[in-house]
Amino acid sequence: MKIGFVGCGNMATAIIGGILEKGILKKEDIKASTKTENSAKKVQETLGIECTTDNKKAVQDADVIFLAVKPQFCEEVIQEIKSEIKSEQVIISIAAGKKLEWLEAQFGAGHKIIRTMPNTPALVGEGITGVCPNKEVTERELEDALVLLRSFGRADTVTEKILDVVGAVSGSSPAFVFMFIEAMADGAVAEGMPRKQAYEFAAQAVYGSAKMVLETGMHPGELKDMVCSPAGTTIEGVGVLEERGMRSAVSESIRACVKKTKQL
Ligand SMILES: NC(=O)C1=CN([C@@H]2O[C@H](COP(=O)(O)OP(=O)(O)OC[C@H]3O[C@@H](n4cnc5c(N)ncnc54)[C@H](OP(=O)(O)O)[C@@H]3O)[C@@H](O)[C@H]2O)C=CC1
Ligand SMILES: O=C(O)[C@@H]1CCC=N1
Repeated sequence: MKIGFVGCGNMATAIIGGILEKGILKKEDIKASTKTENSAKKVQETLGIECTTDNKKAVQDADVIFLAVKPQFCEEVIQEIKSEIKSEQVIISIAAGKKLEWLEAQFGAGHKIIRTMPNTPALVGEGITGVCPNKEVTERELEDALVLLRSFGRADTVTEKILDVVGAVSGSSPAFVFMFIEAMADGAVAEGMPRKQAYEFAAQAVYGSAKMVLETGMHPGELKDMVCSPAGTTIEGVGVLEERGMRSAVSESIRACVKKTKQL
């Protein structure tokens, strides 16, 4: 399989890094394009793949094409490449908010398009991707796409409406989790822990907690209660988080992401 990436910024770099790390494709099987020479050079240096500023070159021989530019640049990029795209090529869009109907209208009728929403933990093989194909994509092609997307984490089909929610709950949320880790480490540093060690302890606690949710199937509230000893230390911290509105801040931030996605 040969893959072409149109746009190779943070998200595409994470996907390519994850695919190469898993070894399912060779560097020669992946091509990419960026807007500027500087970025193309950086991609070549960091990922060791061919990267050009010629978008057509990135898509010409590809079986699968990733549309990986920001939503506001999708239209101009599609107009540039659409004459090169053949109906047997599978187009995977990772652009937030760009609906299948819109993508179909841009590429023209008869193209196989899969709208997806990945996240940057793909870089370490721990991503999760929401997937929604159009009617031109066969079951076999969808299965092949899922195998590719699962090479850098989990992937599952969702309805197109839910894809916008995926964008928030797993696409954007790594940013919130990084803020949470940074804030916990700041607290630990304030209490005397060396910063590097604080990041390691905070990050491992988040990693292990996430694993418990995924692997035990227990309710997050029950897992929280298991940490809170009666008259203990944790319930004091829980009280502060409740007082400062952590739950509503987090859930409202997810809703703000979905709201913005609908405007893209
Ligand atoms: N970042 C994330 O966590 C996630 C992002 N996404 C989606 O991924 C897409 C990319 O986001 P992200 O990687 O964060 O953005 P970046 O800004 O990091 O990357 C954008 C890339 O697009 C390139 N580009 C811009 N204009 C053109 C053009 N005309 N032709 C070719 N390449 C072009 C840029 O090149 P140059 O550097 O030269 O300007 C850059 O390589 C977005 O649609 C976003 O919604 C989805 C899920 C998660
Ligand atoms: O911030 C963004 O727009 C992209 C989409 C999901 C995560 N990052």
